[in-house]
Amino acid sequence: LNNLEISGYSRQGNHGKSDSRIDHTNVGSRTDWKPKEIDGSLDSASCSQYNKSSLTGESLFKNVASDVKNLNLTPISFGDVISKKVKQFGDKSQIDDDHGRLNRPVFDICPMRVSSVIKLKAPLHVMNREKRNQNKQSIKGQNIIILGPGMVLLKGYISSVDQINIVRTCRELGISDGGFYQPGYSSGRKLHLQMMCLGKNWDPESHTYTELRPFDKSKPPGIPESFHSMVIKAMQDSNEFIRGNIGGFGGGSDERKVIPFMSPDICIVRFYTKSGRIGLHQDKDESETSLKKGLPVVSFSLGDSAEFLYGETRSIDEADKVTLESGDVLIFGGKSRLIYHGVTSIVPDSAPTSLMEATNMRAGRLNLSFRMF
Ligand SMILES: O=C(O)CCC(=O)C(=O)O
Ligand SMILES: [Fe+2]
Repeated sequence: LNNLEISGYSRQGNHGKSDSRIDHTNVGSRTDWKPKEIDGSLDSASCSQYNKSSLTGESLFKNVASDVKNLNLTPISFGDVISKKVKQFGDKSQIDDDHGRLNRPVFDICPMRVSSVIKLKAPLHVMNREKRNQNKQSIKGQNIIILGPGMVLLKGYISSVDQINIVRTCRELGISDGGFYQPGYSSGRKLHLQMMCLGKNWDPESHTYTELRPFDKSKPPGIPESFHSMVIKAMQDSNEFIRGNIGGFGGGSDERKVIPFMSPDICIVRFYTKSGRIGLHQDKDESETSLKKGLPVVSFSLGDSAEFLYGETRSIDEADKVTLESGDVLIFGGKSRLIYHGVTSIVPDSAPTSLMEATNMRAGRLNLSFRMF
């Protein structure tokens, strides 16, 4: 068994606080798992789906309502999704499909540009930072960091053009059937992000994968071929680097560091607004075989940067931190497959201006995490 696996969830580092987060850890008890409230407040450190403020009863619902409002849900603006009818509900829009299935508010990650808004040129320090990042990207192979056995970070791996295409594709998928929604629990609590699944649906409350999304019976769109190839290439490039590195150090063939190969059939797409976050958790809802083989999670970051924590326990204090920037690819498989990980914060205004201008993506971070069931 993987040496990172720790059973149960009242474990070290949790300091008796609530476990309210996207919890991928409790395979044995997933159906009865609910976010807990301690002293009327949710732990925003280890369990960071929710606002830091005390969330109880009415205040919780107000909070959720204001979160939804802050997300500024906008009507579908493209003519190519004409099979949907858009209804206005205050500042929300809802889609009715031709089969009259349950509506969901539409979350558009690239809302229509308002032509009357005058865009100011990005400040000098922002332009300089982007220049530095672009330079990094051009030094091929020099920006691969081995974070642990089976865990690598490919800095600036996704080209600017590919980043734009990924954002545009996610935008289209996100406003269509099976697109973005704000996940929540039956208690009424909502997670601090927007999510959609490709391939199979993953349900954050039951921790299960299904063919259809339970709340609206929509079928998740397939993983686009271009995404699939990028994932395969990222794994190949990582292993080439890992093997080269092992040889270079004369350390023999340390195959433990190599990432097992997979062909992704699931992609969880999340959009974090500036207050978005996700508590430390393990990804372990995939099949036993997949987990046993250590088939990796391959994660793409786009837009604003994220402060990403990872470690062998759920303790925030013991976790290491790395900043995931737009274009970075993080892979954790093999011995690191069950690593605890989470996002503590989104760095405001850190997205490449060129990406934002080309796509009109709203402020925030897009994350795509691929895996194989
Ligand atoms: O946004 C991230 O980088 C982490 C996402 C994640 O943990 C997941 O999709 O399971
Ligand atoms: Fe995860």
